[in-house]
Amino acid sequence: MLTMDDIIREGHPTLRKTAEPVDLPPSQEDQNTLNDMMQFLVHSQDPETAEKYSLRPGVGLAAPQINVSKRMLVMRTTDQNDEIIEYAFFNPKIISHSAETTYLDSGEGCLSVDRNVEGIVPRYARIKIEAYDADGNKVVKRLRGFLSIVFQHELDHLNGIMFYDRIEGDDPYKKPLPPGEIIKVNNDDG
Ligand SMILES: COc1ccccc1NC(=O)N[C@H](C(=O)N(CC(=O)NO)CC1CCCC1)C(C)(C)C
Ligand SMILES: [Zn+2]
Repeated sequence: MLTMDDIIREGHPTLRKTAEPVDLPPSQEDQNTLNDMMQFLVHSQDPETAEKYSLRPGVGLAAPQINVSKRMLVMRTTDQNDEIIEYAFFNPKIISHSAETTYLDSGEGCLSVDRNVEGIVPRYARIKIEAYDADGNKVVKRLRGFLSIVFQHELDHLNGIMFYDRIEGDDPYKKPLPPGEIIKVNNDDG
């Protein structure tokens, strides 16, 4: 089973690489990896197992975080009806998104980051995604809310992006402008 020891931490070069697409239909090895990743989330959400192995309560994991530079990610969380939602995807991508952005008031953390980083992490409020499920079947879904944020956080890991890369350095708590706001651009020739 995967434990925190299998999760690489910031500073490890794999976290800054762009992960390679997975050949489809997926190999048995890639299917096993995706399953191991989902089981990590299941274990991390079970109080006894999480305590026994000191697992942080995970809602998402991307393959580069276990030093597998492949375009695979898993998510496990509850939706607005408190139903458990599990997504295990190969080659996920955002095919369209809202202009509107959203963010977690409490900011974000990461299984690969052992420190608190303050600040707003702007994310698209609603996204339409395309991916291939554990059996290699194409899926198209629309995500919003926390699910949308988790997906975008995990997709960033496939592109070598950490959540704090998206925090505005000069003003970490700067709230993103709502769409349609006039943004003044100085195109002075200076
Ligand atoms: C069961 O646990 C919960 C229940 C209800 C709300 C939140 C959580 N848990 C989390 O947000 N967990 C975070 C998480 O798994 N991630 C995933 C990650 O690091 N992926 O690479 C960070 C989250 C920040 C925003 C989206 C994912 C950590 C970094 C705090 C472990
Ligand atoms: Zn992360």
